Amino acid sequence: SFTTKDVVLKEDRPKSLLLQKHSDYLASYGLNKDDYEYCMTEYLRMSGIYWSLTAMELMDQSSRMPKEEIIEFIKSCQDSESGGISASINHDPHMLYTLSAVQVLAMYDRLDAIDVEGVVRFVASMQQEDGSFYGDKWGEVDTRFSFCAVMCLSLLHRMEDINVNKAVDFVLSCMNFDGGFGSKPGSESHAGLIYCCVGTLSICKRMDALHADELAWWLCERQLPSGGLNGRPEKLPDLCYSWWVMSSLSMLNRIHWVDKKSLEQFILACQDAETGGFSDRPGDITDPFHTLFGLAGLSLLGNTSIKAVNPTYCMPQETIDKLKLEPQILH
Ligand SMILES: COc1ccc(S(=O)(=O)N2Cc3cc(-c4ccc(C=O)o4)ccc3N(Cc3cncn3C)C[C@H]2Cc2ccc(O)cc2)cc1
Ligand SMILES: [Zn+2]
Repeated sequence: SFTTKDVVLKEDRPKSLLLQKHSDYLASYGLNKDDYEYCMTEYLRMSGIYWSLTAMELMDQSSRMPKEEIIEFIKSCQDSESGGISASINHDPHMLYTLSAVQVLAMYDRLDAIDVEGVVRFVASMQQEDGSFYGDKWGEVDTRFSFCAVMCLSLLHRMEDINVNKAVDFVLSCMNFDGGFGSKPGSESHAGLIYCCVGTLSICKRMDALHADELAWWLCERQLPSGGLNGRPEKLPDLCYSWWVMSSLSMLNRIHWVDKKSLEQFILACQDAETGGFSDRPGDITDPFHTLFGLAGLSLLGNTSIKAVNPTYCMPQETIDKLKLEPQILH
């Protein structure tokens, strides 16, 4: 007999949304600078701030975040020479953290706090002849960095500073026969990278090039009997994959292809009623990363106690509206 990897939801799992617990969890995360996990995640601190702030915004609790301290931290992480932004002070600038910083400042409407020309110069300097993007000066190519580049520049209304057609051509060169995408041409389809590639095409308004039905079919096949979604065939379900798959299906206008009720039960089961926050699977340790994607996923499923999230940017819809951005959604 074969065993389909899946989890079993326990009867005593959380069945309602514990908003106050999550707000308290994120408000206190990082207050204790000696906390083990806090110290161990210094290398992704800028992204951690984006995940925490966006989650708080979606719960309408962002007033509990230390706004001025965050803005000062971001200013101190911009590298004057390259223009790029690092995860923490004195770390190397990288596309991942440059994007996270721009997303945070866009939500705070404080893009004036950094050298925008420097950011544009850094992002444009990462584009290669084939249209692909490096993550940093060490030269790793990944479709994740194409998504960082176009999302970051679209938030700054500076898309004309890169070669958009070549950026799209590179992403399309990563499309597989299953309609999905990997990190580079020929790489295996993976839900997280499909989200990055579909998001890139959504921002560049080039979703016409997608094989929408094949791709949506591969995505909804990620759902398991537990209701949870995995990132690739034969893998265990994981809450963050719920976001990558659902946001991609939302951009493809095919979110109705998943079983919303059982997926909502899985997401609610990933909450921790003691500590607050969401984890990757029921019973695991919670973190700000999965807490954002749990809340954003419930928002996409129509939970109105959470503010509307934009599936392409994973930011509050009201921020995208204020910036007058119109990422493409298939009809
Ligand atoms: C705990 O082990 C990891 C492994 C990879 C990473 S990662 O930075 O490469 N990354 C994001 C990520 C973050 C966390 C986390 C813990 C505490 C905080 C504070 O904000 O954030 C946890 C996991 C995680 N992963 C790994 C992962 C997710 N689900 C299962 N796993 C093993 C994703 C990983 C890749 C990534 C995805 C999206 C993104 O925007 C950036 C990076 C981080 C911790
Ligand atoms: Zn995960």
